[in-house]
Amino acid sequence: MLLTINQLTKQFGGLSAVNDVSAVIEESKITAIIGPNGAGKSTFFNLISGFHQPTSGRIELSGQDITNMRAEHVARLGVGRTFQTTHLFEQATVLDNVLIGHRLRTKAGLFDAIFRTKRERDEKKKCLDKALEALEFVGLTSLAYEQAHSITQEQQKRVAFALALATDPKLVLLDEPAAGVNPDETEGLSEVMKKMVKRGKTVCLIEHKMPMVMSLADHILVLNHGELIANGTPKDIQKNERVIEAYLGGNSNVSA
Ligand SMILES: Nc1ncnc2c1ncn2[C@@H]1O[C@H](COP(=O)(O)OP(=O)(O)OP(=O)(O)O)[C@@H](O)[C@H]1O
Repeated sequence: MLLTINQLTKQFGGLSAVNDVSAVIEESKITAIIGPNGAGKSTFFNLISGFHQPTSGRIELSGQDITNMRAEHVARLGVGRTFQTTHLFEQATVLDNVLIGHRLRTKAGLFDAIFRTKRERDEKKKCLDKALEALEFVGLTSLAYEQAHSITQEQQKRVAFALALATDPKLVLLDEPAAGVNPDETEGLSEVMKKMVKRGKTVCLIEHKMPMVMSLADHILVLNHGELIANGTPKDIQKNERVIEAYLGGNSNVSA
């Protein structure tokens, strides 16, 4: 297992946003996390990626305990992520946005930057190569020198993917990668996620778009009120009574 989660709980005051969740994320697979609004999906991501510390429970990445590690440390161990909204520097180019993201994750410090040490120059070159490689991977090479404000929502999602890939993660967490894009574009983004898996990555996404989830995911985890209420293949999930009930209660639709 790439990620093993054991009895994970996060309380905010009296509210259990994630409540006693145990699950695994298998290597080289696409796992989707679904559930009605407020189910605890983003909190779950924040716990895995070290942005929140759990109240109790344990998280292991390839057998290593990462439970109380900070986000930078978890990122260095191979977990990349995107957020529900991508804030780009609008007046900068697409390439510069990716470069800035890469630079924030690399080692050269202020001393190196001021004195332009060899390490700084080497890292700069490495960052440029990595950024161009990431842009090519997500299909944005032709837009590298466009201003970020001029690209579409779908292209912004691709930039977010490129940023998440910056640290060469083993596990990529994508928070609503297809929110706000049309069905054709959703298809294109699904292709990029499949390509990530082909290149040896493990993908875990939170998504509300059921047709996309059902056709893309190998495995689905369903959260409701912080609890894991179902866990299985898309087929299992679509006929699961508790899932149908949770979605009907929220006026959402779980069928593809
Ligand atoms: N930092 C926080 N402080 C207090 N309560 C929080 C915090 N973050 C989340 N919550 C609460 O925890 C619960 C789960 O929220 P979370 O954002 O994880 O759900 P979600 O499934 O991602 O929802 P959505 O699909 O709407 O994004 C909600 O009731 C939310 O109000």
